[in-house]
Amino acid sequence: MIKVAKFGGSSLADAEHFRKVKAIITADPDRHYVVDSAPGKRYKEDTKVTDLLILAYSNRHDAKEFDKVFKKIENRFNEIIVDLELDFSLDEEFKKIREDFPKDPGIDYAVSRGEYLNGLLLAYYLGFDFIDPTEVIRIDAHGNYDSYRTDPLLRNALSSHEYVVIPGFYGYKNDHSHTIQAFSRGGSDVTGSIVAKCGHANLYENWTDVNGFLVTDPRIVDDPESIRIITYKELRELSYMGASVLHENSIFPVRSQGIPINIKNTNDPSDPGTLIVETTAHKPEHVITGIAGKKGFATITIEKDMMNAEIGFGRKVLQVFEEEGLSFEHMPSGIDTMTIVVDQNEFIKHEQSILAGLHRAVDPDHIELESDIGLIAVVGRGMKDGHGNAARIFKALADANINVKMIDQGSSELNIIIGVRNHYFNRAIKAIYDEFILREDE
Ligand SMILES: Nc1ncnc2c1ncn2[C@@H]1O[C@H](COP(=O)(O)OP(=O)(O)O)[C@@H](O)[C@H]1O
Ligand SMILES: N[C@@H](CC(=O)OP(=O)(O)O)C(=O)O
Repeated sequence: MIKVAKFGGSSLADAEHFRKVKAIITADPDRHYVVDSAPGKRYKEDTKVTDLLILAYSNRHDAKEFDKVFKKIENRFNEIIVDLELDFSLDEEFKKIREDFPKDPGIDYAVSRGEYLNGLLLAYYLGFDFIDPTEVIRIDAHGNYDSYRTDPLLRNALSSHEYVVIPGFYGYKNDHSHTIQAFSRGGSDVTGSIVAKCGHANLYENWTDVNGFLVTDPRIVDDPESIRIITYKELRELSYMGASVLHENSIFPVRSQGIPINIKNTNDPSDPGTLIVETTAHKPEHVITGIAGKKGFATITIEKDMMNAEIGFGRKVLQVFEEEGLSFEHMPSGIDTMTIVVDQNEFIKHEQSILAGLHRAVDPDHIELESDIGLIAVVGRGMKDGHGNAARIFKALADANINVKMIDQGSSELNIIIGVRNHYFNRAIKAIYDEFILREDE
């Protein structure tokens, strides 16, 4: 049996967590491949090493400021080394990075150093081999993993190491330039998934600081229930809509091999956490599996009498967005209205040319813009068997005096998306949680 264990930044933030990680690894000899993140926050107001690296890089030409920030980074690692009483030093590595930064090696090189340094330290502490992901992970310019180039290299490398640490979050660009390319933020989860795929793992364990995937964000609802089993599809909907515990792209590599993901808590290893699977006969504990959401959307509602009879109307509207290079999130429509939901910050950059384009393309009666919209996704494989779920959501929101701006049900009946004003966002999530989780538990 082979397990991949990815430890997030919160699980490697200080020496105390390193000890917990070692106890977890030594408790199960099946844990062959370990993927590390950079040290994360030790307390709420703390700064992640990745964010310190970004700051150091932006100050790379200001020797004094750079030195001030870089010392903080060195201290984070040195404190762990001293606390663990290790006969180990990263000084040579620090020296090289200090020399590299002023030469403009690129932001991807800069952010990758947190995972790299932590990987060296963790490999030493566990007595594991170390593989630098520049040797085995290839990433395209958009931050997507290139399976064609990565898989043979990684498979080959893993087959010659029994126990190994591989830093997450970065690799080389897939263009033979030998430059470092990182995934988007949170991308160590993606590395873990690729290692699980190429290492022919039976299980991908993703270790974090909560008891698995929770029904909703614990920063919005106090102590939400954990989800015991969730399907890849449900998880993808929730991750895409902002449930940040797992990077949205980390599902694809393991999914292609049917490898389950187990989200576990480093601070409570005996808790079963959440199992993420392709399909399951387990009946969900509740009608809904999870609630997630994101703020910062704008809606463009186009009104025109007899719109439904005008062939090609939708295509012409979408073409305007396409020509501006803007993707849309949702498109609920009525008989004489069509609403396009877009990322507000992106939309603002193109606002006037899109409005002009829409007038030219479809000659609408009226266009209405709304901004500061939050989208909330209510997701659950159990929803398609029941009825009245949308009504329950509406009633819960109405009882909490929240005005619903938009509703869109995916054709898979796996999700219902609700749009509310940003300032109602947290209250709306709480109201839906109370209705579907707390009331069902009563
Ligand atoms: N639905 C959710 N379930 C669990 N955690 C969530 C959820 N939504 C948001 N989170 C947040 O995600 C955090 C874990 O993700 P992250 O900070 O990336 O951890 P790590 O440092 O282990 O990679 C949790 O501490 C929690 O605050
Ligand atoms: N350290 C990187 C990559 C990562 O995946 O981190 P974490 O596992 O702590 O979310 C980041 O902060 O984005």
